[in-house]
Amino acid sequence: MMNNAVAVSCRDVVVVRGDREVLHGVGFDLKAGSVTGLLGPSGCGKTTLIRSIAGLQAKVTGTVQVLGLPAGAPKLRGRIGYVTQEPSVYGDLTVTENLRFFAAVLGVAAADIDRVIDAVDLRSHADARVDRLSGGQQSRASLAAALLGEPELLVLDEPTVGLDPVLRRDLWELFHRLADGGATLLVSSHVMDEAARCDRLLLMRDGELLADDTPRALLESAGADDMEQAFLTLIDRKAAAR
Ligand SMILES: Nc1ncnc2c1ncn2[C@@H]1O[C@H](COP(=O)(O)OP(=O)(O)OP(=O)(O)O)[C@@H](O)[C@H]1O
Repeated sequence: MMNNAVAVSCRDVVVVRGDREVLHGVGFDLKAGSVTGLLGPSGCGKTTLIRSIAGLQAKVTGTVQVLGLPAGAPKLRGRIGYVTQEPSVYGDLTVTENLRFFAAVLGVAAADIDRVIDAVDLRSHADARVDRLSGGQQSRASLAAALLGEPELLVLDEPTVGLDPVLRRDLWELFHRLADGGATLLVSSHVMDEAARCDRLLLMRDGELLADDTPRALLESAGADDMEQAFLTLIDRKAAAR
């Protein structure tokens, strides 16, 4: 359900980590009800950008507006779901116990727990301790926690790493169902073949945006058959323009 409302708006975003500038003036909008892929090689700044949107990153300058408020505004709590690369659930609790805990913290009705367990396909492991789950199951448990309360914005840092192709497909279908229901999703990945599954793509390299377009338009403008090739073409063009 893509509409014209803007869920996230970034302008001239610069971030310093340690003594290095790692984002060098990034700008883009995320339309409400869309799935945007944030793609780029390891270390290019995807996590830093996601943390800036989630309001957790220090030393951010420029503008980061989220759901009409400055990133990090207290009123955004509960309206954003953020899944980090590390599992954010407790290993010594079961999946259901974790979700009960997070539902209580968020003030979400316990009835929502069943919905999110089914959404991430963990019904058969609902009563298993998280530290006895596989890596992919643990990341799905973290995703389930982020889905509690139906947040309007979901920022997901490499949610499909370590998942088999069937689960990856199922998760992308889930992302689109959530977007059809009005949620806005920003999903990072360094796997270029996930690009085709997104409504729009942000291609990053070395702390800069190389492109902000639909997958089809990106392939066409690069004259490429696949996203890997398109990415390389864009890098070459940028280098030639310097
Ligand atoms: N805590 C930190 N202190 C200083 N520099 C950091 C810190 N964390 C990350 N960086 C640097 O910031 C840059 C961007 O890192 P970031 O984690 O945002 O990249 P990424 O694209 O998410 O990488 P990956 O795909 O490997 O997760 C990197 O050069 C990294 O070395």
